Amino acid sequence: MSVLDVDAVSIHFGGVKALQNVSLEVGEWEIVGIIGPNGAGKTTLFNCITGFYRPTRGKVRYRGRNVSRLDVHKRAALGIGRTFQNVGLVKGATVLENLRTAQHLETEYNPWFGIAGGLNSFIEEGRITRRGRQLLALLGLSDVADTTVADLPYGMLKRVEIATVLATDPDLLLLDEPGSGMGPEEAHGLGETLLALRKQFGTSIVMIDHHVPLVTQVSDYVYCFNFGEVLAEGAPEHVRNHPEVARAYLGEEPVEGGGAEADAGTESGTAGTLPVVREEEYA
Ligand SMILES: Nc1ncnc2c1ncn2[C@@H]1O[C@H](COP(=O)(O)OP(=O)(O)OP(=O)(O)O)[C@@H](O)[C@H]1O
Repeated sequence: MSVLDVDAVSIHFGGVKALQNVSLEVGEWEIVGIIGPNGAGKTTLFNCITGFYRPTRGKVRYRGRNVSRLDVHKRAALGIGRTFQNVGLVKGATVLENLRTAQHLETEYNPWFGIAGGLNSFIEEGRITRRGRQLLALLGLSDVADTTVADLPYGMLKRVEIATVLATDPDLLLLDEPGSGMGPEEAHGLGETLLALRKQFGTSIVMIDHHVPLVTQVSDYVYCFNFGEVLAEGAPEHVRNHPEVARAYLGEEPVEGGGAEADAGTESGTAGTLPVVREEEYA
């Protein structure tokens, strides 16, 4: 049984067909990459999977269960974890405090004991802090555990966000542009980290990113979206070399706003523009 099964999902916003009959599957332990130009429907797909949007048509199944009508928090409780394109962290808190807060969603002690300072809460708080520190070490973030989030560079924030979502023990991890704001070397390091996380936790991952080399490095299977439809799918090499993908996304001709520079943290652009790091720019 697949972990995630998106079955012929469509969603329209007025006249905008953000997704049209999109089907996608994620298997156990699989890393699935999603690429596509700005406005192709990638984040909308994440919003349909996590429950922020209700599809106009089609179904979302998680481990065989139809979750299409479940609220966001219920899907999260089932094990669907997600990071956001614009980092979703408490900026005034430290990195470790963010991880501790995420774990409080699943603490087992009675909150009244926490207020009264009971033994259970003391033990649980210790466990939460230890686990937070372990996750930070895995993500290479130990040195910034006590740094306020607002003081960190953007690329590092994306790593902190991944650590925070991992703290909730997701079974399926949806990463929205984890490599944005990163240079080629940093993005490659992130790829190594994602592969290590999959190995350690057995988490299935769906990752949207414009760094085609990063997507190729980590993904078992890749989908390319264009104008709300799946333009191509298959092994990373197959999709990368697909002529339609080259035309729609990689750009056969220079496109205004394209190249690594445009990818460095920008979210500007319209459908068809090219915010992508090409292979030769990726050490
Ligand atoms: N809530 C909404 N209301 C109206 N239109 C929306 C809404 N959400 C998404 N859209 C539209 O749906 C289309 C797909 O947007 P989406 O954000 O999914 O694209 P994307 O592939 O994630 O782009 P990017 O790479 O820039 O993040 C766009 O035309 C967008 O304007």
